[in-house]
Amino acid sequence: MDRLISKIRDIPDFPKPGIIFKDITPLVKDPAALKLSVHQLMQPFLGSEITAIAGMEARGFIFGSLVAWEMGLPFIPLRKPGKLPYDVQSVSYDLEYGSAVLEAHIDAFEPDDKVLLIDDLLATGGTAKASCELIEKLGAKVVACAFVVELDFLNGRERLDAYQVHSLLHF
Ligand SMILES: O=P(O)(O)OC[C@H]1O[C@H](OP(=O)(O)OP(=O)(O)O)[C@H](O)[C@@H]1O
Ligand SMILES: Nc1ncnc2[nH]cnc12
Repeated sequence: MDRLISKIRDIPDFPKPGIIFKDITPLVKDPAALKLSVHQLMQPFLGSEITAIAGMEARGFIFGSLVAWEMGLPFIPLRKPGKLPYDVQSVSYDLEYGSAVLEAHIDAFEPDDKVLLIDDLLATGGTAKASCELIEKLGAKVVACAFVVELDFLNGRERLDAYQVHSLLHF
């Protein structure tokens, strides 16, 4: 994991004063580190009941789609508002530095889907909790959530106590 930690860059006061932004661009620029992170994200779920991978725009798309590709499972994008062309279900939520909305197509999931939610980072858990609510509103079941980075001091994990939570790096 030292190899991955060294690829996370701290940017102080972005996007607001007081926030230390964890920049994953050095990690995704390094093919070996990216491959390692994708394999570590999916490792606990190999041979499990998972039938679909969901990821949140935008950084969740990077890791989520690679995990879906590697596991041979469907990838379902949870998008920022106004981007999806068909009928949508929406959720609004707060995150570490603002508030936001996510949307998914009403037919995004199959009724018996068991979903693994993937994102780059767990901070307050607002994004992940809202994503789980969105998936459940659409009739699927969230089994677990997996993150490259978890900011332990923001206790986001507590908001996800109904799910298995897997994080590669803790700060
Ligand atoms: O646990 P939380 O406090 O909700 O914060 C975590 C979320 O914040 C970031 O996304 P952001 O909304 O900045 O969008 P981006 O991926 O488009 O940069 C990150 O990728 C997570 O999705
Ligand atoms: N500190 C942080 N760094 C990167 N992404 C984030 N999303 C929420 N908080 C964040």
